Amino acid sequence: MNETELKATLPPVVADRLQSLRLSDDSVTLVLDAGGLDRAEGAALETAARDAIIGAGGPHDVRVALVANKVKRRIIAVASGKGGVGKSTLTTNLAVALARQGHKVGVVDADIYGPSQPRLLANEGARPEAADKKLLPVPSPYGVPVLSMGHLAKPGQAIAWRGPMAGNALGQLIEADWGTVDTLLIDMPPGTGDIQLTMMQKYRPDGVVIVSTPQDLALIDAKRAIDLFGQVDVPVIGLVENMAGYLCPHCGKGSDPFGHGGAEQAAHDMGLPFLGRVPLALEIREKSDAGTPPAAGDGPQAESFAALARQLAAWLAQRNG
Ligand SMILES: Nc1ncnc2c1ncn2[C@@H]1O[C@H](COP(=O)(O)OP(=O)(O)OP(=O)(O)O)[C@@H](O)[C@H]1O
Repeated sequence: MNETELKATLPPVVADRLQSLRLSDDSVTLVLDAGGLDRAEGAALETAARDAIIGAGGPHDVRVALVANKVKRRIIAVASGKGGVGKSTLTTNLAVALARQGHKVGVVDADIYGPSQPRLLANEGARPEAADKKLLPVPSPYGVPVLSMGHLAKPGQAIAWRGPMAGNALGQLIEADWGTVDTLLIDMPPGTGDIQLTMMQKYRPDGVVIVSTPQDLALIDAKRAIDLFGQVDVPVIGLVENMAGYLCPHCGKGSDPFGHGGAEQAAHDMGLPFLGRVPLALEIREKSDAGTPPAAGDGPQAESFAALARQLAAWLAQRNG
């Protein structure tokens, strides 16, 4: 059998991705395009090629090389000037909303001293495996793979790493085998200290989303975070106002416990885009903390995250264009 005859025996799944086939006396070498395939799909393609060659009576020594153009991956940081404003909740729901809109999204939980993504994305207790010295992100039920310090430490164990160790561990999460993921959201630790600055310099994100509540104090902190990203030339994609008005689930009356419109005004004053607001809602807290992010469901909550995801996607499209 010659090369042309052997090629003709390949099934379409293999033939469609064939870049070259070389036959020698006792072996055959195939180069296959594995672009867009994850690790398991790549392995399945390799098996299909090997089975087809051997099944057709070709040499048993089948060498398969999978080649893929490097995925152009965008890194987006989600940050806040102070803790507790809903940065982790927003990261999770934004990731889920983007995934629902067809993007290949992953989440890195950089909040090394208080990781919450494993709980929010319902894969607490899972351990990442490693291949070729790289960590493999942990899948979640929402199509968003995630890596967190919470996956590396024993459940409930406090992580008391010192700066450099924490930095190295974080590097392993960001430089993991993210496969086909094209957008990586980083849930940043709260605040504007040295850790954040060093991290920004080392793993320079393409852009940052700043989360704030409408309160004055939170906004002052948000401005500090914006300054920090300005120092390292990371563009601010825009501001999100979280916990922006409370709709009482009992009487249906709206109120503004943290004020209203503060973040939009602050964004306007600083000449930054305002991406939108997410209301303060018991459902958001309960569902997020239970590992069932509201962005995965339907209704107004899901829609507010979907709207933010569309804005982020538009920014990414413009960047990629
Ligand atoms: N829009 C919202 N409505 C109701 N509860 C919310 C909302 N956003 C966040 N929360 C709740 O507020 C708490 C703090 O949120 P979260 O952990 O996301 O904040 P954070 O800024 O990441 O905090 P940390 O600084 O600890 O990392 C959580 O219990 C979360 O469920």
